[in-house]
Amino acid sequence: MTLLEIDDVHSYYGASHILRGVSLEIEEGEIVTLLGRNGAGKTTTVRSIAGTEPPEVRSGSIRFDDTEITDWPADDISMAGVGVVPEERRLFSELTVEENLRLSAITRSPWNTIRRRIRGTAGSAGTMSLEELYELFPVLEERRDQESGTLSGGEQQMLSIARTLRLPNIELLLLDEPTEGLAPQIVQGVSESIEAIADQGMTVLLIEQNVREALTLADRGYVLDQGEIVHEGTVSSLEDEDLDEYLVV
Ligand SMILES: Nc1ncnc2c1ncn2[C@@H]1O[C@H](COP(=O)(O)OP(=O)(O)OP(=O)(O)O)[C@@H](O)[C@H]1O
Repeated sequence: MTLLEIDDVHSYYGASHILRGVSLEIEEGEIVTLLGRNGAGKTTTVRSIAGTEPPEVRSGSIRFDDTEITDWPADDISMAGVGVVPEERRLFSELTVEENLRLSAITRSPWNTIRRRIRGTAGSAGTMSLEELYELFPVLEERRDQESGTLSGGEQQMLSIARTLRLPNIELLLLDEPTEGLAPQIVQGVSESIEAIADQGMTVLLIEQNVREALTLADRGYVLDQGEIVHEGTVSSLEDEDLDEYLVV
């Protein structure tokens, strides 16, 4: 079943025409990568889908789970099952790892409910429970009482992904350059976590500049350049074709 279907989307920031007819599809259970250099429009694509800091979508359609979500507010899109891990990690740096995880599952509740739940045990309505997440990210369990601002870059990225999975009913995870700025030995750990999440049935759109990271994980990929899809195909086609001018290899 097709989970996400983007058809001929044109997005604008003011007068700037950023996405110029982007179409892509993601089947349930796939890991699909969207590759492209700086400024190609990758983050704009994520924002167009998720409705976070959204550009204006002036034509085209975005369907998730057979429902038209073009121009829906971000909260509604999230409620429908789209989780975003943005490029800049958004953590409460003075709260511990576990407090960040507890908060995430309940941030959409009214304040009095949030207060009650923080005082109680866990807000446990997330896509994954704390226990499931600690199994996927053992390092987060080891550091559960540490302030998140003192975690390493890779650990913060894992926490950022884990927080998104504490939102309810996430079916599609949009990961915007999750390995950016991380040391190579740490990249591997983050990649393994993404793979483990996908193994549990999550559908993933993985935004990357670096081809090597994407190819180890993805089933299929698209290449974006100046707001247009210039190539789509299997992972091996991404390796075979001469796409160097569009990619960081
Ligand atoms: N809020 C905004 N207002 C105006 N222009 C914007 C805005 N956000 C992005 N742009 C422009 O849209 C274009 C695409 O940016 P986008 O962030 O989508 O690229 P990207 O492929 O994600 O790049 P990177 O890999 O550097 O994150 C760029 O030229 C950028 O300057």
